[in-house]
Amino acid sequence: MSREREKELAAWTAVDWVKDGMTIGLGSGSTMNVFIEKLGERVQQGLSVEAVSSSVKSARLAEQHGIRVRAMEEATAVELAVDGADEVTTKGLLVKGGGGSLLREKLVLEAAEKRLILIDAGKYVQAAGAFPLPVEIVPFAYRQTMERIRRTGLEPELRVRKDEPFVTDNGLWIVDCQTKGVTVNESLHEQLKQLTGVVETGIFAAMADDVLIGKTDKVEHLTFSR
Ligand SMILES: O=C(CO)[C@H](O)[C@H](O)COP(=O)(O)O
Repeated sequence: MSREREKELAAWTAVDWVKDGMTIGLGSGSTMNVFIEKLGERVQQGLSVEAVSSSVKSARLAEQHGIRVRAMEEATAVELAVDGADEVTTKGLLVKGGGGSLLREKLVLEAAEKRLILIDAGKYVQAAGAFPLPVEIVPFAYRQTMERIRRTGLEPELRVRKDEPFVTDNGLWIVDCQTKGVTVNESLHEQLKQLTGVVETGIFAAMADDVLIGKTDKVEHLTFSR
């Protein structure tokens, strides 16, 4: 079964978690695109929800599918945040940011009462590190910031699209870091956050309450305590 099909299965199952009257936090990425489209169908059928979004892209898609999107600052409560991930470890640590929306994704997940993460089976790992760790940095003095990151043992590479640095919704840049054996955990996150020029990392510790893993013939549900 393809990864796309596994993502689809997880996303379709997740839509059943959405109840009338909820404000839903929308993550970003291809899995979330499926979720948003499916949620839009439910809204067309009469489900009443509002959303806040972790990216301009997800907000646009949601609006195209008839889902009302509010500014994050206006939301008084986010009952359920749904998002994808690039890696989920057996201990519930997430690596995110493959789509470049990590900072807003973290803000939305942190604001939510319940956090549901959707992945395909290949992303469930014993330990994180195979996926290059995204780190959002300030463009100014980026070479010096990258050098500071390099001193932690990581190997950062500036994310480039169409020969230009990839620019996040926050006007910042992303470096993707080969982990080269460095353990990806909360203490690496804290170490990176102390570096001037680093705004956020793709390490999300204790931010998944529930994970739905799309598999060949079923969706596996894991629960983690914060
Ligand atoms: O963190 C993310 C974007 O910043 C995504 O959730 C992550 O990259 C997974 O994406 P996809 O569902 O396309 O595999």
